[in-house]
Amino acid sequence: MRPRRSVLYLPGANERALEKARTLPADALVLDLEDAVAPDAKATARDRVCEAVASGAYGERETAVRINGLGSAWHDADVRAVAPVGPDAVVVPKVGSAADVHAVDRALTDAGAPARTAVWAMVETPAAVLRAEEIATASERLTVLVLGTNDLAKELRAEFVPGRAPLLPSLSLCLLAARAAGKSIVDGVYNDVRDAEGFEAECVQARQFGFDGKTLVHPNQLDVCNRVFAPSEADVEHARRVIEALERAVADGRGVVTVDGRMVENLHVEQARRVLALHEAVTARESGETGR
Ligand SMILES: CC(C)(COP(=O)(O)OP(=O)(O)OC[C@H]1O[C@@H](n2cnc3c(N)ncnc32)[C@H](O)[C@@H]1OP(=O)(O)O)[C@@H](O)C(=O)NCCC(=O)NCCSC(=O)C[C@H](O)C(=O)O
Ligand SMILES: [Mg+2]
Repeated sequence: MRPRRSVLYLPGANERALEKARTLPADALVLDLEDAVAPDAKATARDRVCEAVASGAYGERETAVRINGLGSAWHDADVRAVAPVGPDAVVVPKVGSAADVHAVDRALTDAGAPARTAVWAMVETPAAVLRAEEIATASERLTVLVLGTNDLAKELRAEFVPGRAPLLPSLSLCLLAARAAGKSIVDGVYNDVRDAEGFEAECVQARQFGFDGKTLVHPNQLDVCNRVFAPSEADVEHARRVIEALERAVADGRGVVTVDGRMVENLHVEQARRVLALHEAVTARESGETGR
């Protein structure tokens, strides 16, 4: 299991951010060539990002590059430059349909991307939300849906409010699509980098919905995000008790039991095993075993 609790964007033209990310406790990095890079800096950013990925400087952090969108002036050159470098993933902004995913998949293959380079599709337009299922199932290469809640709110003409009521139908549709297709899904960014309380509340909401993690814009969002999306000690202890209780029940010829007064069946054991697997993956990563 690969934890994707924290997925930090950094502007591809920002040398300091590219350097700093080598030591930050992010599960994944997205080196951005799209909206965080001014048109005049696109070529420089592309060179810097390709060099940074090729250097292997980010260790076990999953390293992705967000290219410019299909139809933009920079898309083809981004694909040609990024594909042979073989990042863990290429993030495609403003995907509109399965045909867009197919086009990027083909272009990456033609440009020499290794099979292990995944496609992460950004869902950030109303059309994409309505086609989330076809996008999520479009290709084997596609492994993650990434919410782009800034663009989505802009297109919906929605306001950002605590609790995100205007966005909840879209978040739900994307989650349904990702889970039905067996793919990962990470939530959008929280723009107010000084609002720690609001940020934590949004992380908790995303975890409760079922997101694997959240995209981030600032290093000061990492610790909270990693904590919220990791199983707590209580979660781990409860998971162990659930597994043990059902094993004992099955040995006694029963398929159902209670733990702390709540019914536990085999499906709860599956959930508990997932909690333990995520806990082990997070522990391995945080213990430095994975190169941090
Ligand atoms: C948001 C920022 C512009 C804030 O920048 P700044 O005020 O300069 O930050 P600080 O001075 O507090 O920075 C402190 C140190 O941390 C480093 N830093 C800052 N941000 C990052 C980062 N993202 N990755 C790595 N390192 C970072 C600074 O260099 C400072 O280091 P030091 O010199 O050691 O003190 C800025 O945080 C930023 O640019 N964030 C990323 C913005 C971005 O990538 N945006 C595009 C993706 S979001 C998006 O598009 C979402 C989606 O498409 C949608 O539609 O929703
Ligand atoms: Mg966007």
